[in-house]
Parts: sequence; C-alpha cells; structure tokens
Amino acid sequence: MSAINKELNAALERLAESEHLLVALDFDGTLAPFVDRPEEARTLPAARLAIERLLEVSHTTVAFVSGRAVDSLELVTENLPGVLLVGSHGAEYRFDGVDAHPPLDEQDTGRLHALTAGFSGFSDAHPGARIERKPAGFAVHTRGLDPEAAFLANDEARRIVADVCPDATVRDGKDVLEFSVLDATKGDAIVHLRDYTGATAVLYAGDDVTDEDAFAVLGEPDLALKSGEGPTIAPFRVHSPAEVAEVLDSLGRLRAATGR
Ligand SMILES: O=P(O)(O)OC[C@H]1O[C@H](O[C@H]2O[C@H](CO)[C@@H](O)[C@H](O)[C@H]2O)[C@H](O)[C@@H](O)[C@@H]1O
Repeated sequence: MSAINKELNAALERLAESEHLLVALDFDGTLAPFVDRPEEARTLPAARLAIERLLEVSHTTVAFVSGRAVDSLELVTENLPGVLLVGSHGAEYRFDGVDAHPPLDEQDTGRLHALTAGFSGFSDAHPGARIERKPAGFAVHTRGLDPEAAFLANDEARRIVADVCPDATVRDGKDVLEFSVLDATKGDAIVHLRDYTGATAVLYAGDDVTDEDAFAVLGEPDLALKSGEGPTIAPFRVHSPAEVAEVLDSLGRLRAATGR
C-alpha cells in the first residue's frame, strides 16, 4: 500500500508547482534507519536515488538539516554534490563548499572546556555509553544498553552538566542525550536556508523532537512531514525512512513533470 494518501498527494502536487523549491531533510530516522554505531548510518538507497533525481530538476535545492556535526553529516550522506549541509542542530553550515562554524566566543569556549573536563571519566564509569564529540558540545549515546545502564548514564550526564555548565542547551533524542554551549535550532536553519536559496516553498521532513522547531517556522506554501511515531505539529505523517523515500520519489516525478 502506498504511503501517500489523497491529501498528501494533493499537497505534493501543489508544492511541485512552486517557483523555487527547497527540500530540507533531517537525516537519522528520516533518510537513514537507526543503527547502533552513528558512523555506520547511511541514506536508504531509494531515498538517495530520489534525492539525486530532485537535484537534477532546476529551481530545486536539497538540504540536509541534522543534529550531527557537519563533518559527520557529510561522511554519512556520502558527499552528494549540490546538497546544502546544516549540522549541530542549526549551528554549523556548509553551503557550496563554504563553512560557517559556530561562533564560539571566549565564554562559550570556556564552557565547552568545562563540559569536556566534566566528562573525562564518564566512559570508564559507564561502559557501553558512547560519547560523540561536536564542535559546540557532545552527545552521550545509550542505544543498545540495557534500560538501567542507560538510565544511570543519562542521570550522571545530566548531573555533570548541571554542575559544570548549568546553562548548556540539553536535547533529549532517541537513545541520545546532547549538550551544547550554543542554542541554535533547526528552525533557525530553515529561516536561513529559505533566505539563502530564495525558496518560495519548503518541504521539511523529520522524525525527532528537534525537527518540531523546523516545522514551527513553516507556513502556508510549505509542507511539514513527520516520519515515525510521536507527537508532532506536522500535518502529514509517514512511518519510516522507506516511506519518506517514496514521498521524495513522488515529489521528484511531479516536479520534473512540470517541465523544469
Ligand atoms: O537530526 P538528526 O540527523 O536526526 O540527528 C540526530 C542525532 O542522530 C544521530 O544519533 C541517532 O542516530 C544514530 C545512528 O542511527 C543512533 O545510533 C542514535 O541512537 C540516534 O540517536 C547522531 O549520532 C547524533 O549526533 C544526532 O544528533
């Protein structure tokens, strides 16, 4: 059965007619199924093919908007030329080969050092919990741990941060707890991307709580698509990265059929 119902199909048809379309996509859980080791995640082949087709259509821009550091995002998305990259939940940009790094001032740098020092013995105390470093913070991964070990790791991580950097931005994700000295959001990223590309309409697809910030800045000409379970303000929902790929494929075909 198709993931695209009548209402979603009508919304895609409308979107395909827009003058300049921005297709902005979260990565983990949206384009790529979850795996235990973040560096091993990859875009589903069907999604990659659909994105490559969208990239061939004129007046169409594709962007990946992720919580990952931009280097990690580029690695796991296997360097698709022409795609704009946003990392660290909106704090890092790599557009057309040009990087904009987080503007860490002296105070932020001090807070980042305090966080790093605070977590120095963490991995030894919590075997199996993995630390992923990012330019403005890091993530504590607990995927694969038994629930009690995950609870203890998260509990201690929160306690350390409350002690050494109480005003850090804390994000609770899917088997991951993240800390950052910056507070950029994916909503900021969409505002910036819309401005940079001159897009007249945006499709944003995402699966996690941080994607709600992106959905929140979408308006009448746009389309918000939630992937998977959980509460959302997005009016449309599909159930898996495979279904996101189906939507992207359909959008690409509709857009190409407009003669662009
Ligand atoms: O905004 P996203 O692109 O969805 O990134 C959110 C976080 O995704 C990654 O972690 C998640 O995916 C991992 C690989 O499948 C999985 O092992 C982990 O449990 C998930 O939480 C990434 O490693 C984080 O840095 C991102 O912030």
